[in-house]
Amino acid sequence: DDDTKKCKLYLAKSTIPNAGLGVFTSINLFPNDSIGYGDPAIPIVDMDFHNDGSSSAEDYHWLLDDYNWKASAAGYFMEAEAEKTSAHVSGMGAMPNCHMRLKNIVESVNEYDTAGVTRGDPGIGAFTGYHNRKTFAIKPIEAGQELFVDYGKQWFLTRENDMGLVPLVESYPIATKFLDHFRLKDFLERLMFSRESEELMSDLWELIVRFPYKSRPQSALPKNLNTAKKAIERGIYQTELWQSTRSLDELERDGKCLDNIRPGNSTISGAGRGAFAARFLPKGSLVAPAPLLHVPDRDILNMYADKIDPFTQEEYRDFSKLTGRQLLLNYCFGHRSSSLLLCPYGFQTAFINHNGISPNAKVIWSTDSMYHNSSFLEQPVKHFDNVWRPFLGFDYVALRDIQEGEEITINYGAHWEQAWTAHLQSWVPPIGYEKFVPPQVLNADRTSPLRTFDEDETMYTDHIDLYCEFSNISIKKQKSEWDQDEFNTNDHKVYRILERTKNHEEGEPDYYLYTLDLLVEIDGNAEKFMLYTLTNVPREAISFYYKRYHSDMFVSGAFRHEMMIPDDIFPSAWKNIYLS
Ligand SMILES: C[S@@+](CC[C@H](N)C(=O)[O-])C[C@H]1O[C@@H](n2cnc3c(N)ncnc32)[C@H](O)[C@@H]1O
Repeated sequence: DDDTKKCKLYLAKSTIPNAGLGVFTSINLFPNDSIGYGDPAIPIVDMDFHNDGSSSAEDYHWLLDDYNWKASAAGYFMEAEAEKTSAHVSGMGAMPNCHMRLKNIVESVNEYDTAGVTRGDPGIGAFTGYHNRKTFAIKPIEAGQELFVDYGKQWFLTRENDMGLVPLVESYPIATKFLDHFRLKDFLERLMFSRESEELMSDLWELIVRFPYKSRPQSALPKNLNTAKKAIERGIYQTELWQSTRSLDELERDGKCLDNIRPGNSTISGAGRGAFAARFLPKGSLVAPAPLLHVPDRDILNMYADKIDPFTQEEYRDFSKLTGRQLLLNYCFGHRSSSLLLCPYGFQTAFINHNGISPNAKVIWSTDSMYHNSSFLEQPVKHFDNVWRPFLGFDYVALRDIQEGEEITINYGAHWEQAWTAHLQSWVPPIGYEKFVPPQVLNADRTSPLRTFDEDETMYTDHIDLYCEFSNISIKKQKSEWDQDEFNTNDHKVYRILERTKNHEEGEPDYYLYTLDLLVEIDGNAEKFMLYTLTNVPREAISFYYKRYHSDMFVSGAFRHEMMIPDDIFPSAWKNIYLS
């Protein structure tokens, strides 16, 4: 019982200077312990293409770039969604800071399913099917410690201008050597007894760490004499570990509980997943905090048709043909009078659904300046163009007592509800939806025979591509039918399944081997292919993927609408447009 009462995960001020908020555990964790609940991931597709830009930082304001993951890190074939896909993983995928040396957690990859909503349902494509990206401890973590992930070295190398010289893993041995080399320990011991010398030493230390020759090892050095002493006694690592911890009192007092809500299939028909109270939440109490990422110009989420330039053969966007909007829109808040969108990345808050009649929660601006800088409510939208960090925060608060297990809902606003009602009336299921089998289902079935091209010319549906994945199994020895030099054992697209043969081994169930025509790139050129025939391919080497722009979220007419910032908290300074 105590277990459900006690908050195990907090959002609080990071222990990394100037890094904003951080995530802390209030219980001891052991390697492989799962932390909190699985995160959803929202695919973001071809942002540069749809914005006619080459880089978000220069051509359009896209703060989410700093918070998104590579599609492959989110998993379940997300790379196949579009040409260039990234994953917005709210919650543990966006909140913990990175510390290359103290990293103590890792996230798994997403699963995909649409919570019982099918292609014939009006809710399809309106929410993400990617969910349950779990977080695990990779080492013992003591209660009170900040949780750190590894964003990868590249993240820091490409952000040197903004972030300065953040120490990398290899910076620490150099910094440690530096401490040893100067025999600072002996030095300090000798100076210990004289107060004056201590001051001198302190000044000297500051001179060393602030010396204007900046390097990454230098920034790995302890920042003041006191911590330098600790580092000499116990090593830099132990010292940093000690510095990255907050007391449980501090967390309870200044932190905000992150694990009050957990995901589950919504009780609302067609809504997908929802958020449920993980413990009793009294009226007026915090349900969950949600830091907000700002998108100053909502139009950057528009998606356009592509056209091919007949002369250069290059693809470009056709401005005149709006084909839809990024799915992210459904996870952001906006207002009819403003181009500004605010996208929460709270833990599990993305799952909170709409109830227009009797919601049990609502959003308010966070009252704590650590989580919300209220001066931004007085700034015009164009001010946000130069703001490259989140400064605003919502609190989801309980409007009445909420029992453990109850679904959390807020009122998304009248505009949202009108749009949803209109969507239900106009919704037409896509052609062939009854026969549609998602690739996840096809991939899960390893025993049923796959149809050959002669049996089914459409290769399952027009939505799906097959790939032969050499990484899945060692079938390299079977590639003797072609020129060894030209063929590579990367994954290849299957042009067609030519033949299927049934095999049987004593005491084993029947299994099938396939003859495939593969499309093999020539000289790594994505435009030029050759056809190769590969025989005796086992089922394990064949995977199904959505064709680009054909997954659930691209279903024609899929619902798109932002949630509404309630009128009573919408700042008039943000009025810059009027959407009818
Ligand atoms: C912020 S998300 C909420 C989480 C979402 N249900 C999921 O599974 O990820 C907003 C989307 O959830 C769905 N949704 C929320 N409330 C709903 C409701 N009352 N009825 C139908 N769909 C709802 C809509 O697809 C909406 O665009």
